[in-house]
Amino acid sequence: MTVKKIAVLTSGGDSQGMNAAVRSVVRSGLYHGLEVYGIQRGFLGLINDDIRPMDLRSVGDIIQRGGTVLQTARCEEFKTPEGQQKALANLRKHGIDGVVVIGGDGSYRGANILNKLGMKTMGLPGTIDNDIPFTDFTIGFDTAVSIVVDAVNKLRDTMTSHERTSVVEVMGRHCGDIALYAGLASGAEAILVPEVKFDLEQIATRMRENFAHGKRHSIIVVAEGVGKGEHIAEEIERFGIEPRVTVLGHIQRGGTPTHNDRILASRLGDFAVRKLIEGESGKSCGIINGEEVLTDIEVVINTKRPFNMELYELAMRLSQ
Ligand SMILES: Nc1ncnc2c1ncn2[C@@H]1O[C@H](COP(=O)(O)OP(=O)(O)O)[C@@H](O)[C@H]1O
Ligand SMILES: O=P(O)(O)OC[C@H]1O[C@](O)(COP(=O)(O)O)[C@@H](O)[C@@H]1O
Ligand SMILES: [Mg+2]
Repeated sequence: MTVKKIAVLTSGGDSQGMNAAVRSVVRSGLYHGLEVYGIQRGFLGLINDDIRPMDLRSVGDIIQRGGTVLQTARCEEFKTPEGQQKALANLRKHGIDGVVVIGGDGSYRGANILNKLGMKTMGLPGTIDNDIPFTDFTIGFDTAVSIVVDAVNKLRDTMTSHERTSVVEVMGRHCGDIALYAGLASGAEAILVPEVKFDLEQIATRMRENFAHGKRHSIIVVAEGVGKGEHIAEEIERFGIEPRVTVLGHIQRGGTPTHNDRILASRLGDFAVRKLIEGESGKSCGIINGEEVLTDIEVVINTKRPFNMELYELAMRLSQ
């Protein structure tokens, strides 16, 4: 049986491009003759019945905005069977027969539960972390990386003037992708990620040699999954480097999405709707090598995203 009334929610940490994804789900659903609802504040809104009909105009003027007009939440109650039953009852009350969950790995676990409870559910990877496998990129990652690269450009100016080392702490929870991509794109001398072992003494020695051979700055990008930038700076000081620390924090999660994120979000939102109409459920929508790819959410949440060692080694070779 195909769906007639679908709902969309955004959950977990917000990410740039979530609005473009919501717009795509809503307008694609309406285009195909469905009724479309918006759920406010993720799974919390499902439990609290914060659900409203969406029309073409309700998603106007948002493609270029960061954040999410549907707002988001981290909702502990949805992890309990009672919370899940409340959520399901509210969906049934509105006659909703399909849900699109836009969020990260945690939200995917919630989507998996909705699917198991008999609700047709699709997952869209919306997180700056890029920690969801079976898609080349998650919605928001490209923008977050651009923000980090822009920040490192600025830091590099002042580090060069003073011949200093900068430690830049970036987000990514347990995933080093923001550090890796931003590190490569900004020419960082060291990229510390949870996926690769590192030796701070070796790094400090290389930096001292670099300075001795005429380099005028050093950039160390640290993924938060490795530890606090402040702590890395304290450790490295023991080896004769005196770095300055910058924690980029939530700056990385705001601002206008890049065209890459807007296009990814627009494609994935439309893909999710088409697949729901075809009767699919419990699937994650991704884009791999330019092609739409559907994967069981169950498989996605039980697979660790592979780390791109080739890019890491390239970054290290080029930052001599
Ligand atoms: N194991 C789980 N079972 C049910 N719901 C979950 C589970 N894990 C996470 N969620 C829901 O997804 C929300 C977002 O997860 P979180 O990990 O905070 O962010 P993200 O989806 O961005 O990774 C949680 O607050 C909770 O409501
Ligand atoms: O929003 P909070 O609670 O400050 O959490 C910060 C975390 O959220 C993120 O920005 C995004 O992670 P999620 O997509 O898993 O929510 C992480 O990079 C970071 O560790
Ligand atoms: Mg997450």
